[in-house]
Amino acid sequence: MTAKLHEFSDAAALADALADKVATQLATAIEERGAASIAVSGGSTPKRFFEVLSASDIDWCKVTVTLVDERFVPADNSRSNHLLVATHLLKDKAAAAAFIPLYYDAPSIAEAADVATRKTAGIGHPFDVVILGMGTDGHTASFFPHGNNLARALDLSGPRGVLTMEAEGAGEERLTFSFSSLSDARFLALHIEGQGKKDVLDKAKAGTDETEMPIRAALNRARSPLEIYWAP
Ligand SMILES: O=C1O[C@H](COP(=O)(O)O)[C@@H](O)[C@H](O)[C@H]1O
Repeated sequence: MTAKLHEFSDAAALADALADKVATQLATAIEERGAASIAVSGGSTPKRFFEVLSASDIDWCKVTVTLVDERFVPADNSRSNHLLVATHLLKDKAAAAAFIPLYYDAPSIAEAADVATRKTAGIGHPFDVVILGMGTDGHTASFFPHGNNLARALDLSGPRGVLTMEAEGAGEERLTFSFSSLSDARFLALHIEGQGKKDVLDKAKAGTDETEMPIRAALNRARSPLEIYWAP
């Protein structure tokens, strides 16, 4: 599948356009199937997009929100993606949405991943919307360069669900949806901002080694076309 680049003059214009597109996708899903699902990324980039989306006038009580990935930390930890989404997305009109976290207070991260897989299985598939981010190391979701579970996570013939990931650049241990869970979303987007990330994207496009830059899997072999939203 090919990737399409949508460029915007600034981050505010990008947030407005992406929120508008996502709201339309969710509204269409509700109209056609009675419910909608969205998996979003954490990090610093999505805050403005979340704020705009939270005010969208759609039937949020029919929307289920989850995360593409999470750190193995509870929701009151400042690095939790759940906390980010609770603070910037699950408010205003979007406060009516259901949220399914990936972190669970289990004896091990492997058991937490199993619980997350079970809890999220009811969302149905494919996701209506998946919004990926990208780190400057070329990771997306928690598909980190040289991650201990990367081959399994990126295997498109592998099962849907949540996996564990450890990598030098990841900080905490991670929970991540598998690539097979994310790559066939009805709307699959990559949201990145800044010239630095554009340079990383261009480097990723110029090579093929997914172990070095896992974002290449999303660029080159996602089941759905990847829509890249970028602003300087
Ligand atoms: O670790 C993470 O980082 C990426 C990118 O974050 P950003 O701060 O550079 O926007 C994010 O997509 C991912 O969900 C998150 O866990």
